[in-house]
Amino acid sequence: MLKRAMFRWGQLSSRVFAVEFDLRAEPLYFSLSSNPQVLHHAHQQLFGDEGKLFSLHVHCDNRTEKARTHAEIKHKLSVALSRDCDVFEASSFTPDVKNSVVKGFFIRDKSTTTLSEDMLKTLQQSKSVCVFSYKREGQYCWQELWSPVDQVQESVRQYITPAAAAQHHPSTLNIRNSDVFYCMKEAYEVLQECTDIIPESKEVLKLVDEQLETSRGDGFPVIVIEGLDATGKTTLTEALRESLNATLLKSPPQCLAPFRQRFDSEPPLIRRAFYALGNYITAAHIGKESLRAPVIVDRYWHSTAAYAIATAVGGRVENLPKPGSELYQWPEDLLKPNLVLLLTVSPEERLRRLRGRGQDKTVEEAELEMNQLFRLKVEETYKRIQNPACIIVDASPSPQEVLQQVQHLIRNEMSLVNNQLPMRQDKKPCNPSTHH
Ligand SMILES: Nc1ncnc2c1ncn2[C@@H]1O[C@H](COP(=O)(O)OP(=O)(O)O)[C@@H](O)[C@H]1O
Ligand SMILES: Nc1ccn([C@@H]2O[C@H](COP(=O)(O)OP(=O)(O)O)[C@@H](O)[C@H]2O)c(=O)n1
Repeated sequence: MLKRAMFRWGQLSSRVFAVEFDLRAEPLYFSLSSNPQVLHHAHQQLFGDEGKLFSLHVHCDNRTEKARTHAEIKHKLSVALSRDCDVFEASSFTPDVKNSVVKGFFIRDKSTTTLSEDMLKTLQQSKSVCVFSYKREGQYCWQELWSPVDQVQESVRQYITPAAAAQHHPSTLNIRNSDVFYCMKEAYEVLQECTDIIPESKEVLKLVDEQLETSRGDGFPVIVIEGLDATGKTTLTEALRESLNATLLKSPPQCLAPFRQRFDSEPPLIRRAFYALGNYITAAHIGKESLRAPVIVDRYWHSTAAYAIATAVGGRVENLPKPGSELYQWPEDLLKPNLVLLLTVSPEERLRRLRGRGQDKTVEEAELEMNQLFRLKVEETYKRIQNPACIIVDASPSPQEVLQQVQHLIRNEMSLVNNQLPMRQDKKPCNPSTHH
């Protein structure tokens, strides 16, 4: 088991490491070789500097258990290690091979204490954690299996070798079915796998089972409003409900509200599966309600995918999956809306609105506020999602002006579907299937 874990992480020369050394720059790429290699200038920063260096990763066949252990370690490292230690997210992967990523961390300990060793010793007691240390000699650096007691290791020296930048950022390789789900079955299975550790999963799955019927015939238009928090979605969707005499729905649906906090504290695999299932429940509600009236939806699959991708992809906007990637494709089995509008405001205006509202922010939203990079990635991902793509709406004018602008847009777009837009007094159904 341990040997397999070692090979997965780095004993194979075909594998490459990416260390998120500086989130605003390219990751640091290197591979391992049995021959000594002179350290590249860029790699000197990580390996050539003073301090002790370790890497660790979780190896475990059960994906939900692995995801939880990884998240637990991440939390422990961030809480317990002093400011003399740098912790970098790292991954080992085979370039451009999907699902080849093994996630881990690099720890650079510049302190004179044994804090990181003590911590690693505790972590290593778990069968599923594998730790390597890095040694320097002149201009060379090598990796070997770490042991707190200096016992003879089976591990051979693997020298650090500079590697070329990967064409696809490694964090994009494992997105499918780990961060974003493209059919209900895949998300459903994740929750099925964690019913023992998260009893709430059973209740969520039961709610999904009760809503399986998602198909809809000819109905009224379905319009989704998307955007970052505080861009004005609630304000606009309420106003549209009034003016179109529409039904207002949201994803995740109200019935999942009691479980949201629980799943928000879980690692991405489980958390994203929860939100993915929320969309299918909302889809079922849309199917029913759109037979009676136009439907406005506050957040739907664009949000689920955009937040998941932007969180999964470390660092810069350039690291996102390239435009046109299959990762931006709408799930085959999820009801499609007729129109998706993306509300955008400047970062300054958004902050002003957030402060004005004075509400508690979710951790993710607090991160958004601090993290301009993340905000840019969410917005860019929204814009790259295809079939249906979203139409961008400048939401900085007054609420009344935004409403008028959107009403105008809806009228124009919907007339492409059917000359009759069912407005307040005119509820003739249009045929959504002709739109796609
Ligand atoms: N067009 C607008 N101009 C100025 N303030 C707005 C506008 N739309 C919404 N707001 C205010 O901004 C804050 C966030 O709006 P809200 O509709 O709750 O956003 P969201 O639902 O996207 O989080 C609220 O205080 C709201 O009153
Ligand atoms: N359809 C949805 C809606 C929200 N989400 C998640 O929920 C978060 C946004 O929820 P929120 O409560 O801040 O949104 P608002 O209700 O404030 O607009 C994002 O971080 C997404 O991760 C999702 O994944 N899919």
